[in-house]
Amino acid sequence: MSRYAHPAGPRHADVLPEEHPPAPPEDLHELDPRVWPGSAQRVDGELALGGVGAAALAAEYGTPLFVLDEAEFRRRARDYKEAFGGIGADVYYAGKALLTKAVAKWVHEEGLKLDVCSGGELSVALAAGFPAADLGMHGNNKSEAELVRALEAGVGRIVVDSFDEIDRLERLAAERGLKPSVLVRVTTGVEAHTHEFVATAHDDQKFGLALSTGAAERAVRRLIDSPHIDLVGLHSHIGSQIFDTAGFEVAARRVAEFLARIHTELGVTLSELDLGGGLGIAYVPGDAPLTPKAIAENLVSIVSRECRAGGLPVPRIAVEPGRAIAGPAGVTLYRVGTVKDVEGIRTYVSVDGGMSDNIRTALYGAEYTCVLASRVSGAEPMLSRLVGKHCESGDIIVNDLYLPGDLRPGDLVAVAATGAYCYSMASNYNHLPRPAIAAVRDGASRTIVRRETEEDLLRLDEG
Ligand SMILES: Cc1ncc(COP(=O)(O)O)c(C=O)c1O
Ligand SMILES: N[C@@H](CCCC[NH3+])C(=O)O
Repeated sequence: MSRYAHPAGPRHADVLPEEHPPAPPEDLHELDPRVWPGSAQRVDGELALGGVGAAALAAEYGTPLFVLDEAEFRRRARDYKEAFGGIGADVYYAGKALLTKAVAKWVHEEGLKLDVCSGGELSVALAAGFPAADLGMHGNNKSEAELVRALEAGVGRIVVDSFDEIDRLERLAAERGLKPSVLVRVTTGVEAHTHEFVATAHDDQKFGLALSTGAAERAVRRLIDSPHIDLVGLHSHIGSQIFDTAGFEVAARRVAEFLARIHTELGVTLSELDLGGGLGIAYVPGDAPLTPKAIAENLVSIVSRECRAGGLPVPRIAVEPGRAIAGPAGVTLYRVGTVKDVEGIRTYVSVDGGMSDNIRTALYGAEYTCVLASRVSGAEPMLSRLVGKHCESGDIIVNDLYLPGDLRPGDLVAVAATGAYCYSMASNYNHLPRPAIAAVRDGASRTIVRRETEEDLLRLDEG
């Protein structure tokens, strides 16, 4: 299962837990629909995405290449919009998962709002023409410049995360004669069942203001009294890549109870409740993600029940899915460079990217599914590890997998479900230029982000 395979904390490739190798799949070339985008298919043996063959994509754009299935992205956005919009809730796509101008346009066209969490993400959204009123702005340390940009652009919601930020925002709003709409990010003390690095609602971490210590209540009181800030609601996000509803339910109950308490004790009715993102996706066939519909019904019934019990109107709910929309729409194509058999152990297959385009395996012990993309082969399965070209032994993309035994340099391999938190967390480690992103749809492809060049890398170097 691809919840996170390894405990938190630094680890070295040599001490990766040596599990028994999983049994090889019956069909090494299968494209499991739980993991691959809807358009993925084999055409004469070759992987095609959005109707475009892997070899043609690699020839046109080079490798490594992020291929984004536009129809899959839009379908997922629409599924959220239908599930939550149908019950009067707002859906903010979390741009941190993947944000480009094209992506922002798709999000807007599908009727979603957009969550940004830095000045850079805000710039991309505004450059794409995204209506500022439909933006939500996050961040545990928004700079003065970022807050000014958000205020001047007219960002619809700012989610405040600290008392320092409240002071800063109040001053900046007062100076400009503005009154921004604000939500308070509340930490509910929920221990989400996910990797420690991506759980965000337990008390001992940097995000939000804790319910348990009274900090959240102090922030609410402070904001209610502010003439320059319009407190409209609360925000809670428990973490990411979550499969069970229990954590969402407890968090929803706790924030709804808090809303009710604010209503009775402070006489203020807050009208919005944002329950964040975090829904997991299938990275490997055994994963069983929740559907947007199931989670929507659950959350709304909990919030409605708590609010009715507290005698207050049900607030407008919002959610912020990122991974669940972008993740399964992306596939990374790599070119195999070397195939090295470490006798008696496994075969190391090195490709032309690695931890600079997918840090998630090294960072969280994330699991991925990978297939030979350029052809099919009748060769016996070979226990492999898909690794990158970085100067780092932990530069692993897929830890344990079976590939055909005749895999050779020049073959293309494809890694599924890389649409979220791969390009957006990419780096230039070892001065590797970041890959292009090509969008595919109905048999055609186009560049939505071009490949970096070495000139791009040198442009910032003043010598
Ligand atoms: C505040 C907030 N909202 C939304 C998200 C999106 O999460 P996910 O991509 O897991 O849906 C995150 C990331 O974890 C987040 O921190
Ligand atoms: N970047 C993480 C998730 C954290 C999301 C932001 N709070 C991942 O790849 O799973």
